Amino acid sequence: MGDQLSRPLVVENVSKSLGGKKIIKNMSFSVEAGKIYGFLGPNGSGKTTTIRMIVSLISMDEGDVKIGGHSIRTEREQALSKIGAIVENPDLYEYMSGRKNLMHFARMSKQKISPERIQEVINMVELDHAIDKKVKTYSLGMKQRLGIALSILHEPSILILDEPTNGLDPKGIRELRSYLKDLARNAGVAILVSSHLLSEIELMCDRAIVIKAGQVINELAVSEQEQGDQQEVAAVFEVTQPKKAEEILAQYGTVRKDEKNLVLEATTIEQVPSIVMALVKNEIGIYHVSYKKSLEDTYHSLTEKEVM
Ligand SMILES: Nc1ncnc2c1ncn2[C@@H]1O[C@H](COP(=O)(O)OP(=O)(O)OP(=O)(O)O)[C@@H](O)[C@H]1O
Repeated sequence: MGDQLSRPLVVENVSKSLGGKKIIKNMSFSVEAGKIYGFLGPNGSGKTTTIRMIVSLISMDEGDVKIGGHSIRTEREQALSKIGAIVENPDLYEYMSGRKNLMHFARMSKQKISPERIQEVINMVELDHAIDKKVKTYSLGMKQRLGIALSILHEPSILILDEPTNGLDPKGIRELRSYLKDLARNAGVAILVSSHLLSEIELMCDRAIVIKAGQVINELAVSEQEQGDQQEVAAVFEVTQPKKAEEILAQYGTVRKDEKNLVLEATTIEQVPSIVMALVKNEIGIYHVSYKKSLEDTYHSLTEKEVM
């Protein structure tokens, strides 16, 4: 049970074919309570299809999704009671106030939602100043906050947002992060945010699940708080004897060639001085060492191949 509470969403070996083509291939990942996850992948990599299966809008061919420990296949209602999601644009009543929209959704909900809970979500998404104004007067960012307020009314343990930053500027994205962060930290909600833009995920998330062609290819820390002293980087070495250097670097992790440089994937900055020492001891000269953030490196290596 402990694991189910700390991992409110678990995706297990999910596969799906559409139009005779396998779109999602044995996909597995899980998210931890209180953290914001980016679900990052190029256009067409399968983010929306995966999310649609998680929220039970479409069926899966194989595998399962557990929400709060409940299977979406066999305990659909219990599982869905723990999810909040905005997959398409939320249906807001433009001519009603934000509060009236919330009250309407509360009445429609299968769970009982108290007036206190309505006020609580208004405060969470920082809409108190405008909640009695008509929704048609709201900015895009405010509408989006109201959409999030609606989707968390029933106190879900996981909130899923499909491309929530569409149309938002960097300031709007940072603001979105700020209240998603409060929601994650204060209410312990796990949040999964899909995007095809690395920059958005970097601004918003603690961790990223990177997908390509319907498969998870990496899961890693994004925010500095998450990384702490162990910031994961790819270290780029320009050296005098690349062949010999490659053998030495290989003792520390996966090495890849990038033109005349050697790239050591997934190392930490703390580890680099001892690696430099090992190279020098083996009489290898070093022209230059630099770092790339692991996420940037992972994502660029896959989108470059994809796009070109
Ligand atoms: N109903 C369908 N029939 C056939 N193929 C489909 C169908 N729906 C989606 N696909 C294909 O599945 C793949 C994944 O689509 P999906 O929308 O899940 O990707 P995505 O990562 O969300 O991309 P985007 O960021 O462009 O929305 C694409 O190649 C798409 O063309």
